[in-house]
Amino acid sequence: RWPGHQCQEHKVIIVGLDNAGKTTILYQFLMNEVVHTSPTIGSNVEEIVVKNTHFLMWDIGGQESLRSSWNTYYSNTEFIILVVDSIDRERLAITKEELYRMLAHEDLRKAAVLIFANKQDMKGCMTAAEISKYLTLSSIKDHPWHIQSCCALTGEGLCQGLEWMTSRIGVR
Ligand SMILES: Nc1nc2c(ncn2[C@@H]2O[C@H](COP(=O)(O)OP(=O)(O)OP(=O)(O)O)[C@@H](O)[C@H]2O)c(=O)[nH]1
Ligand SMILES: [Mg+2]
Repeated sequence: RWPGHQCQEHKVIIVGLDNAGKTTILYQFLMNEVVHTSPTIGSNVEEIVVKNTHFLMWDIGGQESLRSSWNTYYSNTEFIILVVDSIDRERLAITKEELYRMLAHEDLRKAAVLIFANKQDMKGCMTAAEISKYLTLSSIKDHPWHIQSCCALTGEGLCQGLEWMTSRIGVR
């Protein structure tokens, strides 16, 4: 209908460890409300439209046994949303491993990465700057990336993340 990329659907995968808040974020995007979630087995997929930009977002279960099948979702992915539970210091090392495994994957070589430092409402949580430093984001030169702090329960920070994504479209 429209020339150019306006009506194109941009594929997004939402990844991160179990309990990070991925499904909560997906449904905040879709409905602007907090839905009751249970651990995702497999995936949820929804179309999210932001100012004429259509994203097809795949929210993938993050439990350990499910992580080995994340790669079945990678083909044609334009954006990776990596959700981090900012209170979960113990498992940030595992998130880091998963991040660099993804960035090395052939099917994701053109993907841009948005990192959500989620659960900023929790007392004593890590800041986006701390997470950025721990994940050594500044060393990532072969993928565009952006980190955004957020709280999926209130929706704070989520729009800014989406805005960064829409700003990337057409850059490549
Ligand atoms: N305090 C707080 N809790 C949150 C936030 N975001 C999500 N949660 C809670 O964290 C729990 C896990 O959220 P989910 O969205 O189901 O997590 P998930 O990443 O989809 O987990 P898997 O499907 O198992 O991979 C739920 O109890 C959410 O209500 C947040 O920003 N702050
Ligand atoms: Mg989930």
